[in-house]
Amino acid sequence: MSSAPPPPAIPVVCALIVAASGHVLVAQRPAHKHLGLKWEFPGGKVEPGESPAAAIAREIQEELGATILVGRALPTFTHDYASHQIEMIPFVCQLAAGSPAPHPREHAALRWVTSSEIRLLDLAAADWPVVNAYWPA
Ligand SMILES: Nc1nc2c([nH]c(=O)n2[C@@H]2O[C@H](COP(=O)(O)OP(=O)(O)OP(=O)(O)O)[C@@H](O)[C@H]2O)c(=O)[nH]1
Repeated sequence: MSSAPPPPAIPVVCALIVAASGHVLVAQRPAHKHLGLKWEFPGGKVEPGESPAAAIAREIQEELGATILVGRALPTFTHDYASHQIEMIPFVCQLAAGSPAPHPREHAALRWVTSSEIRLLDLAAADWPVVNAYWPA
């Protein structure tokens, strides 16, 4: 008997929103969600038929009430959590309008960080390759 193939990886977009100072915005997941209280880059799942660039602009508008300019893409990769696999699709972005404010259901807190500060945070496991791609060690 052969086992069923694993479900495909879930495409997830995330934004490294870079300020003029070079600080990057990170957000803390709420306690009740998968990876509760871990820090991550804001973003979320790509909806069917949506391009990754459109998905990240939508997610940031929904989660933070801000409009972004979507810039270059960083390398994509898959990450295996025990319960599911995600395809991470990171973009380097800038704020176009609005001041990011956390949506209470989406994030517990926001923080602007440097490359050394982000390495001290309890990040979601899938975010480390993103950190290392943007700020090579
Ligand atoms: N947004 C985001 N999700 C991440 C990151 N790193 C990471 O492992 N994930 C995982 O990717 C998946 C995306 O989930 P999400 O909860 O942010 O997405 P969403 O808002 O569209 O979904 P939902 O409406 O089902 O809650 C989760 O399994 C989450 O834990 C990251 O940096 N940003």
